[in-house]
Amino acid sequence: MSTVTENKTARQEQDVLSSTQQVILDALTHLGYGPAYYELLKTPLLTLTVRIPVRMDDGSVKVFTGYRSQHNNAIGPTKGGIRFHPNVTVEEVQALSMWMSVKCGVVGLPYGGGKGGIICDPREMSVGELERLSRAYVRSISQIVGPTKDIPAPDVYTNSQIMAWMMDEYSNLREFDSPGFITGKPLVLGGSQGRDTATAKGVAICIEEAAKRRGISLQGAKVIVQGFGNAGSYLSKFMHDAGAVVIGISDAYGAIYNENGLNIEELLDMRDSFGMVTKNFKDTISNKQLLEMPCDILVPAAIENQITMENAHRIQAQIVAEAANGPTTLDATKVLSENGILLVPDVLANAGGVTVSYFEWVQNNQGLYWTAQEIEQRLREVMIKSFERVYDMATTQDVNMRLAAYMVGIQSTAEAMHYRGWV
Ligand SMILES: NC(=O)C1=CN([C@@H]2O[C@H](COP(=O)(O)OP(=O)(O)OC[C@H]3O[C@@H](n4cnc5c(N)ncnc54)[C@H](O)[C@@H]3O)[C@@H](O)[C@H]2O)C=CC1
Ligand SMILES: O=C(O)CCC(=O)C(=O)O
Repeated sequence: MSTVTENKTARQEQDVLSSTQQVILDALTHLGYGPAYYELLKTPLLTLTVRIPVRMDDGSVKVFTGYRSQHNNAIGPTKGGIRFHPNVTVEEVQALSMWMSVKCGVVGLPYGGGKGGIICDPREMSVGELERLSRAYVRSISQIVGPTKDIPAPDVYTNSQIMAWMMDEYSNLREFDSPGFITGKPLVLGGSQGRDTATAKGVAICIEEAAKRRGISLQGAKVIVQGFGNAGSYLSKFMHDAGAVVIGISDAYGAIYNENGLNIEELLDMRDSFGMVTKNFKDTISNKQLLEMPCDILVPAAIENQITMENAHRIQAQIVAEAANGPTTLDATKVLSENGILLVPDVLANAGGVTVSYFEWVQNNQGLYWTAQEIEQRLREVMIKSFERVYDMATTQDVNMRLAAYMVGIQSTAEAMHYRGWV
């Protein structure tokens, strides 16, 4: 049941991959790395496509297509989430794995980038069907993943229950308990304190830093958030708790807006496990309209290609913080920068998720677990330092924040490839 706003054209998909290649090339060129580096980094080292037969509740067998992409493992094992969505494509998963390499570099984690996806609509599947699909996917990709090879995590329309099934299936295959195979697990199975809120917490910390640079007080600042799932809903709460006024939110089916502020606590109670909330309201507006409403801080927290050349000129925010991966096209990034909008790019803004996933993996490996306060303190230190590195790079090199983040993020991978003798 995909909606008009969820439909993506093949052209847009190609653009996601080719624009990622373009910004990686620009970053390497600015840093002085030669063509051999780009040759190795322009596409993932490994992309696996799997066909997954699943017995459905009505007795029929449905064959799903899934992917796992590993961009580069010069620094260490690859890491990145698994997306369940009807519009997943191989190019999208590849681009997402490339963004993970850059993201891990921005926050200084010992990982390369990976990502997985299955073409399916979990909103139309039963719990039993979802469990069988999740377990079958792990069996299909088991040869290329593992706690020291490639470590998955949640992404769009996947959650801690799905991570638990996947961890159980992998442990059964390997015949020993393997909590470090996957992150984003329930606490009782070796999950980390704070992983559920980590992506949003990281975005909130970046917004605090960006607001300071722009002299904006969060007290009373008007915020619009597109997407009300893991990233968007917790971010709305953190903004509300910081004294900001959340005036608009949306899900895949529409948006709600009130210039005097929405009741975030009530909306959090209303949303379902897929981040759906607008079905409870009669007076909705479109996602497109929501993005163009005046506000201080705009947070796209849903899917790719939402701010494009079509609407970039009409964005009225002072800060755009990309909680989602790839919500702004490369051309639109330039328009926002030229219009004086401070863009906090995805590979920085949403890196809190993978940072706490790293903490989860470290805790699984050492068998000693940290408190929520310890996790938050560590996350805060990482995010503030990373924001400063990217902001300083943008200022000293006179480049936009996306290019600056790619320069910071790709450098460690390039260096690691050099020391390994790959280039
Ligand atoms: N969950 C995580 O830890 C991380 C998530 N992200 C990124 O954040 C974004 C959101 O992910 P999650 O919150 O985890 O997903 P989720 O599955 O929890 O929620 C997705 C939300 O987006 C909405 N949505 C889907 N299509 C939409 C559209 N066309 N317009 C408006 N809303 C739409 C859904 O209705 C739902 O509210 C994705 O780009 C994801 O890659 C990035 C880093 C980590
Ligand atoms: O938590 C992780 O390992 C990865 C999260 C993710 O997929 C992302 O940052 O896009």
